[in-house]
Amino acid sequence: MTGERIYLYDTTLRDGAQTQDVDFSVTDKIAIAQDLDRLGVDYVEGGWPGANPTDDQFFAEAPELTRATFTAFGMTRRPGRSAANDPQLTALVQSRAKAVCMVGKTWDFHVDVALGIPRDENLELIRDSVAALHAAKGEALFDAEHFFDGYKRNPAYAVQCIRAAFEAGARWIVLCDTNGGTLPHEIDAIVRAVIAEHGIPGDRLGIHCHNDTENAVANSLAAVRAGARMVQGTINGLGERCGNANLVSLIPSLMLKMGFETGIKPEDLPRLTQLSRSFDERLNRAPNRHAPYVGASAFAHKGGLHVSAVEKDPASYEHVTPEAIGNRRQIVMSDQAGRSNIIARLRDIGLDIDPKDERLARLLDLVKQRDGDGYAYDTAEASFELLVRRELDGVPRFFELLRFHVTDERRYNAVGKLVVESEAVVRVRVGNEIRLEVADGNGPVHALDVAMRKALEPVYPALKGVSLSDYRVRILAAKEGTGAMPRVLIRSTERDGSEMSTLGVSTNIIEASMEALVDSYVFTLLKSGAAPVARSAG
Ligand SMILES: CC(=O)SCCNC(=O)CCNC(=O)[C@H](O)C(C)(C)COP(=O)(O)OP(=O)(O)OC[C@H]1O[C@@H](n2cnc3c(N)ncnc32)[C@H](O)[C@@H]1OP(=O)(O)O
Ligand SMILES: CC(=O)C(=O)O
Repeated sequence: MTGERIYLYDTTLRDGAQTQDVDFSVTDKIAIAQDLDRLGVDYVEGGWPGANPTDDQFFAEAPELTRATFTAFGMTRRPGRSAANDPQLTALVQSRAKAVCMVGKTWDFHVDVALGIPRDENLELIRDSVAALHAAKGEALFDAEHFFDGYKRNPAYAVQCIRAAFEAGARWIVLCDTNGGTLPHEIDAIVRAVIAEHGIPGDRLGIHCHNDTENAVANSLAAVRAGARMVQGTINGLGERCGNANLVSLIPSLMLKMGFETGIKPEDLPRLTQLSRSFDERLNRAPNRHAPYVGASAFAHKGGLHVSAVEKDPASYEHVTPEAIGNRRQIVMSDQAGRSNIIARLRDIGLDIDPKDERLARLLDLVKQRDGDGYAYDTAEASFELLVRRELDGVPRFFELLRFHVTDERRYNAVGKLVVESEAVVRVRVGNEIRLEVADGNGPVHALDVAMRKALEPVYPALKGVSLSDYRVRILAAKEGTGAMPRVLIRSTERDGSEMSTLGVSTNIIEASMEALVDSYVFTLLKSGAAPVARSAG
């Protein structure tokens, strides 16, 4: 464990903005910069002043960061212009950023083809631009674009380029694997050579990796092991093409495994899970449940052998504790489960059962048999709890769904506009009363949900606090085409933000949806402690 300091440089708002499908607003940028500052990253690269109106406005309204250095991005001066006379460099100087990072060419092929200027002239571009921004801002950084590809083809020229930036006063020379094609052993060898053979000290070297061979994180760690002391990356690995090194994976590896200090206090590391998920939320993306460290499945144990050992000591199947990064452990039920899974899940639910209770074996068989029928309980914890409770101690009969039907209509209205509507009719028994309700909806499931709520909410107001937040259909036997078996997973959200998932399986997608809906109503009523309306005899 080294205790040495690694500097974290976030480029989510610049390279992350180069992700296909991502378009930050100024409001997004302000909120993300503040989140990163609170976490404790050292540099927040805000974007490119002068490149687009969003970045111009963002730099004009730059948030006051308390810990991070707010940094602007740009490129070295254009050929044929002096640094003082280049509008792009002027925008960097005039921006409210405290530091400036400039990208410059270090691969001879790019100088020849992309810039089309003599190689010596490119050295002048780098030298002048870094010197000018160093003088104007106090801190200039140099992103050595394509450094690894350049070094592999023409090491002498690539090193001349970074030396020009170094001698002109760049605080950090950031070695970029721009095309993302370099592998960890090459990064290791080249970074070591830059330090040992070419005399650029590691505490002036950064690394910026792209993920085109899915090695961006491994490459960044390799560079750090070889001596680089600054790491660039983005939240959740956003970035051009396949993305950048994911800081959310890098940070815990650097701090928890390699023993480095960063600007993030160890007690703030548990913010990481929330930061990663709220970032996805902001981008309207479903968080990757399999993301290392922070994904919902990162500490979800499914295999029976795993759960058996985790119950004895979680370290048996966990490389770090979930709490260290603000995540949590989950025990999952499925056909891969053993008795240990069932016991652990029952304990989570609040049902203490003697491990020798013979009902456990029955329950396990039932779960496996239902899994074979398509009921994947590993993502539908509320339906699983209802199944268990029905088997063990019963679930109150809050209502009885007697029948339903749905009609869909597609027509052109009087002004020739296409209208698609659904109408649902439900007949439900609550106590002794039969309630018949009709409702329209923008689709059949919506119409059914509205009709069921019309029937149930007057008697069970607790249902008003829950709304449907996600609806997914998965075809279980695709080869049967439209005759295949769909599984419907419904996620519902309560007023306090907590969520529950229920599922239904049937060859009829509406029936599968209704099964999942009914489970969500029953589960809500069970959790709310609602008293079932009794049915009197006679
Ligand atoms: C590796 C990276 O990710 S670097 C960051 C890449 N990010 C972006 O490009 C996003 C923001 N970019 C933009 O908004 C625009 O490209 C701008 C405003 C910067 C420039 O736009 P334009 O002036 O229309 O130029 P355009 O983008 O077409 O081409 C880039 C020009 O810069 C030149 N150039 C490229 N890199 C450098 C450099 N390091 N130093 C100097 N000039 C450079 C190119 O040769 C090209 O010049 P040319 O027009 O004479 O052929
Ligand atoms: C600077 C940068 O984003 C790159 O070279 O990939």
